[in-house]
Amino acid sequence: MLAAHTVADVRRAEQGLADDTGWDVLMQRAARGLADILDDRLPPGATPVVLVGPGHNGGDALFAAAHLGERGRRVNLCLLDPDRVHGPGLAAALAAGASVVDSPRGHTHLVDAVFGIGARPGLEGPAAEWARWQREEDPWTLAVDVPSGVDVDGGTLPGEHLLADVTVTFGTLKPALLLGPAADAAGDVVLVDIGLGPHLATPAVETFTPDDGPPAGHRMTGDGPEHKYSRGVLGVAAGSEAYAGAAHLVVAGAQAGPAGMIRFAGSAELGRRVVDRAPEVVAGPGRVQAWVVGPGGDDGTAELVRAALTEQVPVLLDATALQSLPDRFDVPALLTPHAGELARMLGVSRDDVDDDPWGHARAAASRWGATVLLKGRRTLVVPPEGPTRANRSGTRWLATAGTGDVLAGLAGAWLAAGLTPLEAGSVAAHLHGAAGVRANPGGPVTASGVAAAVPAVTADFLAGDLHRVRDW
Ligand SMILES: NC(=O)C1=CN([C@@H]2O[C@H](COP(=O)(O)OP(=O)(O)OC[C@H]3O[C@@H](n4cnc5c(N)ncnc54)[C@H](OP(=O)(O)O)[C@@H]3O)[C@@H](O)[C@H]2O)[C@@H](O)CC1
Ligand SMILES: Nc1ncnc2c1ncn2[C@@H]1O[C@H](COP(=O)(O)OP(=O)(O)O)[C@@H](O)[C@H]1O
Ligand SMILES: [K+]
Repeated sequence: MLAAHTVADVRRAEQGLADDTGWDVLMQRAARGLADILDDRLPPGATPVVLVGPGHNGGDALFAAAHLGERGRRVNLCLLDPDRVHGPGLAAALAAGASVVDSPRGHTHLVDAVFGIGARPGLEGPAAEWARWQREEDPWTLAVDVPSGVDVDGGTLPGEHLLADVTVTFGTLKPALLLGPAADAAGDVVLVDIGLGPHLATPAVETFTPDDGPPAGHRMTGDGPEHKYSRGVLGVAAGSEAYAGAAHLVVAGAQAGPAGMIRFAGSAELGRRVVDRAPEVVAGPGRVQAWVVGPGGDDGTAELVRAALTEQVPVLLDATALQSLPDRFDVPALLTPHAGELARMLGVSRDDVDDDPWGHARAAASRWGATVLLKGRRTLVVPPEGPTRANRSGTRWLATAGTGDVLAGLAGAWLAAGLTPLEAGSVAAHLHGAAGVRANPGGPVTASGVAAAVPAVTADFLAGDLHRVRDW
C-alpha cells in the first residue's frame, strides 16, 4: 500500500525525525532526492526556472538548484518575495551559479516551489499571475511536494493553483495527491524517502501498488475444507422489466469474483433469462452470505432492500436501492453511488460532490454508518472510520453504460467471500479498473468485455503481480 498523511501528521512525523537527526538533515535529503529526479527528467541543456516561495518548500528547491548548479546545469530563480526567502538555500543556489530573474516568461521547464504543506489553498497576487502564465505558456512542470495552491488535506481546488506533470513528494504522500480534483493537478507522483516512516501515524488515505496481493480473511484461502458454500454465496437482486441488462451485468461481474455460488432473486421471467445466459446461477430463494441490491431496479427495490437487511448479512446497495436506505445500518454495508447518486442521497448538487468528492463521501459514510464507494475517475472507498482507499486503476473508457453494474456484482462477490466492505470495495475497484485496461488497452470497452477480463486480472492480483492497471 502507498499511504498519504494529513499535514498535521506529516508535521508531527517531521518533528519526531528532526528530534533524532536535526532539521537540516530532512531538508538535505529532500533536496538531494529532488535534484536527482530533476536531473533525470530535465532534457540535457534545458534551463529550468524555479518559482520560489517564502517557506521550506522554496528551501528544498533552492538546495536542489545548488546541486544542479554543481552538476553543471544552469538554473533560473523567480522569487515570490525577495525579503522572505530561505536564506541559506538562496545563498547555496547563488554560490552554485543560479541566477535570479524577474519573470518566468519564456521558460519551457518549470519547478513549482511556491508553497508546500504550509499553503493556504488558492494563490493570490504574483503567485496567481504565475498560475495564469503557466496556463498560457504550458511549460513542463515539476511540483515540489504538492502543486502550489491546492487544498493539501482535502484534495479540493478552491482557487488559483499550479498544475504539474510530475510531483516529487517527501516522506509520505499527501491526500491531495491521491484524491479529488487536486490529484489531477499533480500528474505522476514520485515519493522521495526522507526517513519519516517510523514516525508516521495511521494514514488518511491509501492506495494499492502493483505488489499488493489480496487482504487476509477471504474465504478462498481459509484452512478449513473448501467447497462452494465455504467460498460464500452471493444473492443478487438486480434488473427489472425495463433494465433486464443490469441483471446480466451484475451476474457477469459476480461470476468474475471469488464467491462459490450466485442466487438470483427477481421475477421468474427475469430469472429464466439470467439462467439461460449463465447456467451456473441458481434462480430462487436460499441462504446467502451477502446481497447485492439495486442495479437496474424498479419500484419494488425498496422491498428488496428491506428483505435483504432482515437477513443480517453484509449488503451492497447500488443505484435505485440508494433511495431506500435505512436510518443507520446494523449490518456491514457497502454503498456504491456515482456522484449524481451521492448528491441525491445528501441533498446537494452534483457539482458540490465533484468539487469535494472526499468530503461528501465521508459525510455519507458517517451519516449512515456504512462504507461508501464513490465511483468516478478516481473511485474512493470511504469507511465510517479509518483510512480511505483511493483507486488508481482504470481508464476513461470505463465511463460506459453498465460498467457500474459489473462493479457491483464483483464487489458483492468479494463481500460474500468474507471481506469487509472496505476491502471488498477497494479490491473490486482495483480489479475492475485494471480489467478495463486489460479488456482493450487504449480503446473502448463494453461492460461485458470488462467482466470477461476480470478473472485473468484477478489471478495476477492473487499472485501479487498486477501491473499496467491504468492508462492515464
Ligand atoms: N520542515 C522541514 O524541515 C521539512 C520540510 N519540507 C518542505 O517544507 C515544506 C513546508 O514548508 P513550510 O512549513 O515552510 O511551508 P511552505 O508551504 O513552504 O510555505 C509556507 C509559507 O507560505 C506562506 N503562504 C502559504 N500559503 C500562502 C498563500 N496562499 N498565499 C501567500 N502566502 C502563503 C505562509 O505565509 P504565512 O502563513 O506565514 O502568512 C508561509 O510563510 C514542505 O512542503 C516540504 O517541501 C521538506 O524539506 C522536509 C523537511
Ligand atoms: N472518467 C472516468 N475514468 C475512469 N473510470 C470512470 C470514469 N467515469 C466513470 N468511471 C467508472 O465507470 C464505472 C461507471 O459506473 P456507473 O456510473 O454506475 O455506470 P452504470 O450505471 O452505467 O453502470 C465506475 O466503475 C466508475 O468508476
Ligand atoms: K509546491
